[in-house]
Formats: sequence, C-alpha cells, structure tokens
Amino acid sequence: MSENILEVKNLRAYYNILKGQVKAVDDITFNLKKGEILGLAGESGCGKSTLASSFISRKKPLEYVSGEVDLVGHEIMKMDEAEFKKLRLKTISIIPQYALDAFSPTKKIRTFIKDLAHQHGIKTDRAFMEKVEERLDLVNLDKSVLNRYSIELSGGMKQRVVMVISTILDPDFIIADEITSALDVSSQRFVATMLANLRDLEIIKSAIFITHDLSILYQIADRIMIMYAGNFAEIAPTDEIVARPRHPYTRALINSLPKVGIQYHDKRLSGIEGTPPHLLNIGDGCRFRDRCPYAIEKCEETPIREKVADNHYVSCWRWQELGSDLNVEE
Ligand SMILES: Nc1ncnc2c1ncn2[C@@H]1O[C@H](COP(=O)(O)OP(=O)(O)OP(=O)(O)O)[C@@H](O)[C@H]1O
Repeated sequence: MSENILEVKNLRAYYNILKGQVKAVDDITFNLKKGEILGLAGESGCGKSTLASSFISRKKPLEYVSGEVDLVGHEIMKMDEAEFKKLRLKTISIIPQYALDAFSPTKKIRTFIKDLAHQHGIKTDRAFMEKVEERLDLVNLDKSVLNRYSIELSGGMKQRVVMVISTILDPDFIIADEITSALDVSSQRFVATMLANLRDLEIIKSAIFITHDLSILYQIADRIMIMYAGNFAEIAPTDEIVARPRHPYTRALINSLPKVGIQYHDKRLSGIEGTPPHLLNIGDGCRFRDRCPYAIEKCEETPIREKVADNHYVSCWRWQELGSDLNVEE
C-alpha cells in the first residue's frame, strides 16, 4: 500500500463568477495509495464535489488556480478536456449519483450500458457483454437486469448497475460521489461493501468515497479526510480520526454522531451550531473560527497543515494544546 496513485499538492480550484471567486477548493494536499479507499467528508458546500470534478474535467466556471495533481504519472491540472477524455474509465472513473434516473425509462439497461460504452469508444461485442454479465454477478445482480427498464430497479440495484459500468475497464482511481445518499440504510451498506469488494478483487486500484455521512465511511474507508468550507481540516487513518480527532470541526462531527462503530457512553450528542461561511471572495484565517469554541486571535491567520503522527495531518493552530479527548464538553 505504499505506491501512490494520486498526489495532490496545494491544489486551488475556484469558480470564477461575475461577483468574484468562489474559493471552493483552497490549498488541498493529500495522496491516495494503491489499494486504498479514502473517505472524503464534510458538510454540504465544503467543496467535496468540486475537488472530485477538478480531477475529471475542465468545465467553466471552475478554474484551476494553482497546485499540482499527479495521477499515475499524468499531470492532470495541465490537461485540457480532450486529454481528460482519454483517461476516463481506464485511468479515472466516476460513479455518479442518479445516472440511471437521467436515462430514458423506455430503454432497457442493456441499451444504457451499450450507449455509455459507445460514448467512451468501447466496442460492445460479445466479449464485452460477457464481462458485463460477470461483473453484474460480482455485485449480486442477475444478468436478467439487462432486459429490464430502469424504473423496474430499486435505487440500490441502479447504483450497482452504474458501478459495474463505471468500473468495467478496471480503473486506477474511482470517485464515488454520494453514491449511497439516496438509499435506505441497508442498501447503503450493501453498495458501500460492493465497492470495497471491487477494491479487494483489484478491479479498482483506489477510490475516493465522498459523503457527508461519517458512519458509512467508518465501514469502508482506510483513511478519512475532512474538508471545511473549501479548506483541508484533517486526514488520518479511520480508526485514528474517529478515536483521536485533532481538529475541533472533526471533533464536532464525530461528537454529533450517535454511533460510529464505537459507542461513546455518557456523552452529550451535540449538533454543530451555525453555518459555514460563504466562499465568495473569502479572506484569510481559519474558516471554522466563527463556529469554533476554541477560536483565538491567532485564528485570524490561515492555519498551516501540520503532522500529528504518521499519516495524520491537521490544519488548526491549537491542535497540540487541545489534545484529542473526545469527552471534552464544548
Ligand atoms: N457552478 C458553480 N458556480 C459557482 N459556485 C459553485 C458552483 N458549483 C458549486 N459552487 C459552490 O462551491 C462550493 C462547494 O460546492 P460543492 O458542491 O463542491 O460542495 P460539496 O461539499 O460537494 O456539497 P454537497 O455535499 O452539497 O454536494 C459551494 O459554496 C457551492 O455553492
């Protein structure tokens, strides 16, 4: 697990709109190792999807501002849309939400798969369709789904069909963007486990699993990265971040969960008061400071990313003095 599939250094990607710049991805640094599932979490609007889309396309008004992104030897921030297209499905792929809902209800799943494959220049010959059938079997779907219409499938079944086609060329890196959000709890677990199985079988080499639900990440992620209002907050192995969060925002997220694999007894379950700041033309300083119970004057300055331990980094001026005691009352 030492070889890096993805290396992201000081990435900045902003939406340039009439009123100015929405600083949605602002100084993000992390890597993704071969064989790893990295969970990416944070409240709505914190930049998770923007970060993901900066790896797969160049679409205005999103603009790359600075930083470096190396994806298995490709410097992807320097690439244009045509070059991105060549990487899609084989090097990088995305499992989108609701992909099948946008598909015509009068066409069969077989047609959906063939249409999508053609869009990517893949021949849909017999060998290809046999591979599709094998993969359907891997995600516990009978090949008869090929002859059904999307409206005949449950949300979880649709998401598994989309997962099969997104991973059909064994991508190095897959982005799963909120693939479980619209599903009921048991389907969520099932779909997430299927993704982990594809990784275990080395069909996919690495994945970023985006969600605002930390409890689902606890089940499948090797490491978790937390973003807050476009900034990096914290990254650490899953057990470490859940047991010893260092950023006050991570701590608040963990504390607001009723249970995340571990029961924290006798602890007040607190939501996080307030809302994240608007990212349009936002200035310096820790973006969490208005909601942070520990904010001090120093937090008017943008915190730097510091190493807590191997594989554990945090951006908070006070991480050392605050420690990691989850039972601290806030
Ligand atoms: N096309 C756009 N033009 C301008 N601003 C945008 C655009 N798309 C997103 N944003 C802004 O960028 C910020 C980050 O949004 P993004 O969708 O990446 O967050 P997210 O964490 O994925 O949220 P969610 O969990 O709701 O999907 C938000 O402030 C959002 O309003």
